[in-house]
Amino acid sequence: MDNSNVNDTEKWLPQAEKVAINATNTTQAITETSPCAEQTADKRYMQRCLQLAKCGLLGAKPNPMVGAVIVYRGRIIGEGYHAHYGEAHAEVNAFASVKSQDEALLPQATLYVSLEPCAHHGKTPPCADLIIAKGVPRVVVGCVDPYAKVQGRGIEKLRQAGIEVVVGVLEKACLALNRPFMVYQRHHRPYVILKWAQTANGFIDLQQQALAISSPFTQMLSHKLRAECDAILVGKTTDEREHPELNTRHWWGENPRRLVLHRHQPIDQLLSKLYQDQVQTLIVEGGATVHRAFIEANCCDEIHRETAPFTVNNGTKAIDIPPHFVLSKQEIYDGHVLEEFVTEF
Ligand SMILES: NC(=O)C1=CN([C@@H]2O[C@H](COP(=O)(O)OP(=O)(O)OC[C@H]3O[C@@H](n4cnc5c(N)ncnc54)[C@H](OP(=O)(O)O)[C@@H]3O)[C@@H](O)[C@H]2O)C=CC1
Ligand SMILES: Nc1c(N[C@@H]2O[C@H](COP(=O)(O)O)[C@@H](O)[C@H]2O)[nH]c(=O)[nH]c1=O
Ligand SMILES: [Zn+2]
Repeated sequence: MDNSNVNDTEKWLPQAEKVAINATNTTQAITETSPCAEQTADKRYMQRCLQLAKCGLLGAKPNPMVGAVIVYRGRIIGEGYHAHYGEAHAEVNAFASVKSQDEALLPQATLYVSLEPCAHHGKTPPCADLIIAKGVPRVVVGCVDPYAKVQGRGIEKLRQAGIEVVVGVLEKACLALNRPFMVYQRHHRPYVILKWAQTANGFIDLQQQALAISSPFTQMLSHKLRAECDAILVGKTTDEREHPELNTRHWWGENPRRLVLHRHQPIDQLLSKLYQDQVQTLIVEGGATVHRAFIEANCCDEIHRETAPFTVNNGTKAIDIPPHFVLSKQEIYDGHVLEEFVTEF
């Protein structure tokens, strides 16, 4: 990174670290701060990794979003993120961004990365090997990679090479950043989002007939969500009554794969099949019977509920939000309340 950043960086350092850096004015500044200050610095740079990782939102999928930062004495000398599936990982891009005059600092620098460095030959060579080759003595990892070919092997490889590895800084945030990837890798099933729109008194249709509950704007948002999912599913009754298109016509991006539950099929069997088909995210738009089936199978990770500002006399009742879900987001557009609920990770 640009040397002119040094003073800016110091402006937002906590007072204790500023004192440490100014007082020592040597290459040991970071290591001579108290363990507490070092922990604060670790969190701050991990926060930066998370910011960078999010730049991969559109391109990284189905890979996780990952960010990496290289720090020498309180100065960021390299940054990178995983921008495109099949291309360079965050660590590779971070090393590539280091200026030639800063290369010599790597043997005294710390590498921060939001996900454990890979140890396998995938579409690119192992990042753990690159880190070892660059001579970085300290690596701070946000969370372990649950991918079967990694699962701690990257951390082990670095430690075997004599590198100090700290694991679990801002761990919850690092895991939450890639919830679909984590569930897909850990549980060998897609990440499941239940989604519906209901009236103010909790009905999803009008006397068992389809009802337009969303506004044009909230419908557009629901098509955006569809575009972020690999597959979309409705129950047999919904399909027969509505012949839904289940596409992304009010947004852009690819249509998800369209699925209808036509006959009673155990949810876990369906999800195993979808895992084999590399479906990482599944949106289940209803109806209530199918929503209930996913909850009962304990296969639901997120719920999106829209509540309109009007009531109807009768219809199919929406399911209740199960007690182990917590509200993670709420927005209101023209009186329509959009809520997102997630399970504890
Ligand atoms: N406002 C909204 O967001 C939405 C509203 N809707 C509305 O909801 C209504 C339909 O909801 P609902 O009556 O609950 O029906 P569903 O659409 O949930 O379909 C239920 C049927 O799916 C079949 N099915 C297949 N596999 C399974 C399984 N593993 N578990 C349970 N059922 C399975 C069953 O058919 P069988 O018994 O024959 O095996 C079951 O009766 C419609 O009027 C529709 O318009 C629907 C989606 C969203
Ligand atoms: N009526 C209703 C929803 N209904 C859901 O959307 C499906 C119709 O999709 P499409 O044919 O692509 O428009 C329908 O089968 C049901 O799953 N969704 C909502 O967000 N808001 C609404 O008001
Ligand atoms: Zn890698």
